[in-house]
Amino acid sequence: MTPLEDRRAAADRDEGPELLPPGHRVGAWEVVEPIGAGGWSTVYAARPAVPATAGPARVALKVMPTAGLAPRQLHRLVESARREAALGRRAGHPRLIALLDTFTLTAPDRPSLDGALVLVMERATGSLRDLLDAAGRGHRHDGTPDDGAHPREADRDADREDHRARLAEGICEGLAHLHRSGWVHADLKPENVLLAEDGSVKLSDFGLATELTGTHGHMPPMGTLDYLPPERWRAPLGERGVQVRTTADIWALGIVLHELLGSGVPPFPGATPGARGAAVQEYAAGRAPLRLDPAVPPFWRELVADCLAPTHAARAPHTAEALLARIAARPGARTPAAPPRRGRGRTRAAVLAAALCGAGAALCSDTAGHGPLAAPGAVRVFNAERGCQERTDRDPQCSLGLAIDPHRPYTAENVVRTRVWHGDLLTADCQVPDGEPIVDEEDLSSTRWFRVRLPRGSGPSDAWLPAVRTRDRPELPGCPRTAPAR
Ligand SMILES: Nc1ncnc2c1ncn2[C@@H]1O[C@H](COP(=O)(O)OP(=O)(O)OP(=O)(O)O)[C@@H](O)[C@H]1O
Repeated sequence: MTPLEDRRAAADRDEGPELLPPGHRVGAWEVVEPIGAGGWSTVYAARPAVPATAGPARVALKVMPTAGLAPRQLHRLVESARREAALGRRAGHPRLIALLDTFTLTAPDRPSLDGALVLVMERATGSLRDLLDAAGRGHRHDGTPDDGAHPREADRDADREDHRARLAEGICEGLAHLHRSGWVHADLKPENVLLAEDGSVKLSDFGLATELTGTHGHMPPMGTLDYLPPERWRAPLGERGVQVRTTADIWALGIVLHELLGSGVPPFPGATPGARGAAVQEYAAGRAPLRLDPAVPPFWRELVADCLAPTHAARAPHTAEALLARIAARPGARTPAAPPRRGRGRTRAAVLAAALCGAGAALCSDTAGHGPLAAPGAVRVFNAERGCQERTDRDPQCSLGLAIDPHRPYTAENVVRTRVWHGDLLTADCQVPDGEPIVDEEDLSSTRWFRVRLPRGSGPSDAWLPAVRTRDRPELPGCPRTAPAR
């Protein structure tokens, strides 16, 4: 059973969070169907709830239910969403799945999903795991011709290798960018290597991604056993978790490339992840040689062997950058890595703006400053600080500020005098998708802001509420680009 089939079966037995039905509205998006499941999440294909001319027509929603979790599990989940959002904010790149928005699901009629964390991501068509599984079943699902277009078997194999080499190069490109940006992915595996519509690679799932301080960072003692480097099996668990360095990703890369460029088998034998882990230890202790799949072509065998050097120190010279240069200069490279047909030239900001512009739907063109305004939308103020949610005394410490200009830093100079509190109902008339990024106390982040009306006689007639300060997502047009607070 696939993880998604498991999830469906559990939901049918009422033993897990229910699945959202097609057509269900989640923020500005409408669910199309579930497409995957992880340990803590269900991933859905979704499209804009209101058809838009701008922005992505297809996204993926990663929905992470929080209901019924023990405090420690909840802490882990929030931590994982925090890591995904932090990386999404700081390290955008065409080889990484773009994170477009994060918010909390309000679904009072579905208690198992009410309060779930939602990540809105660009949507891929499948994963490297799907490709390897399909190849293992004897299908050619990797985009290479399989139907006589190449009469010679040798040509077909060369095409297959060339295609897979380009995937390998894409994975390495993504890793090199992450490492340059000071991050370790820490959970690289075929499930987390997604494939875009144009066939390009997109690394995903940054729930364990760790920002480095100097040469290493700390992460929860988690990960996928088959991809853990030998040193992780003995790593001491400190207060901040276990230590992780970029060479952990290089080890995982070695395992992934071995599966991708050989016949799909892992390099360390064993019937279970534990047994394979024991084989890793034997090898790292020098008691067993590295036995690579003979199906892995010579150039890749050498590269995989370098990635699988037994110690951090021996792996350190083989940085993602250095491996990428070797791959690009590989003998017999028939064509340079093809740039993705779409999207490469778009900045993250543009993708983000386009995506969120989609939420403004038909009136999105209004961001240019023209066109009618939609009917006003109600937004209820949300203060993520639990202590403030209970209070009704409008304690100044629990008040929230509204900005004068959503495109300027959200500091005291940029805040109107009127304050708002958790539960206040405001009227918004338009939104901007690309203002200052705001992170709330639960580390949810968004660059979206709503323009809200202020009471008469209190100074300016409107101000700006960061989208993280409400759980509502009214269908509003984009505000004119230079809309000042009036
Ligand atoms: N942006 C996306 N576009 C298309 N499919 C996706 C996307 N993100 C995830 N998926 C699919 O959903 C599946 C579940 O993803 P998720 O990140 O929730 O968990 P996982 O990485 O498989 O497992 P875990 O994180 O629990 O180890 C993935 O294996 C992938 O097939």
